[in-house]
Amino acid sequence: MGRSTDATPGVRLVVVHPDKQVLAQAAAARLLTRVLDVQSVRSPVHVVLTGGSVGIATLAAVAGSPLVPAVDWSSVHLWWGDERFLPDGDPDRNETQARTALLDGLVAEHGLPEANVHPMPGPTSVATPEEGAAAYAALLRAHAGGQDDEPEGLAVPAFDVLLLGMGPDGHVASLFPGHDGLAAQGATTGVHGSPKPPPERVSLTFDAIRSAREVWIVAAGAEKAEQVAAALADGPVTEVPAAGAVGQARTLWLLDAEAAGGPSPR
Ligand SMILES: O=C(O)[C@H](O)[C@@H](O)[C@H](O)[C@H](O)COP(=O)(O)O
Repeated sequence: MGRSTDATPGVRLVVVHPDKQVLAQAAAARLLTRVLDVQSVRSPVHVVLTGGSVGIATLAAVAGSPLVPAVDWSSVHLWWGDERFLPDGDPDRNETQARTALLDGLVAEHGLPEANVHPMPGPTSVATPEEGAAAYAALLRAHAGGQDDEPEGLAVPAFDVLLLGMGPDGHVASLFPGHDGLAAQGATTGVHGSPKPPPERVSLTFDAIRSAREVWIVAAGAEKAEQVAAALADGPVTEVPAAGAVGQARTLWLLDAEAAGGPSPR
């Protein structure tokens, strides 16, 4: 059980777990519960996945949960917050890692339609990150239109949960400090010159991220502590992009003790 701090009541919640493994297990339990809760009132459910070690560990923990069969996966749509511009099947694609950790099993055994899995395009199907971004924006547009609280002027589905990892530099999705992508318009952007390899990527924009009902940032490790603190102090988004990742109804920071900058609460 983690320590909770209601930093901004009803808007931002910070939860600290003892270590990365417990964080991933708890994030998985929350995610399954959130999907079940949403499914009890509406359908479909839209979830945005993230790469990164905590994000993928969370998906692996979902795969190991006894609650997996409780979800009606036929009405869950899975999207990505960003993708490395690499060929289909590349082990460094966020999609490939998510499929291995969870999605292949959901499709094979739990009724998740392959058509509900929406990876960001890479060089297998498009020539440039910009083309990939445009194609993904079109796909998002095609799935928008069903919910009352969808963002005006931004043609994306109302994301029920949008998961993000955070880099030690404070980046979220592929929105890096000081980069042009921070100011990109529309739902998606092509990214060049990423400081973290590979240099080319496709990412959701801040507008798309901020349109989500709930944004959950998962982060572990002492190397994240400084930027976690800066983001929670509402530092400038140009320097701490994570500070700009805010959900419409709730922003949830799911941290391990090291990322929270303190000793384990256990
Ligand atoms: O596209 C990427 O390179 C990753 O998705 C990246 O954005 C990751 O989510 C964060 O750097 C957090 O990663 P860790 O959880 O491994 O620290």
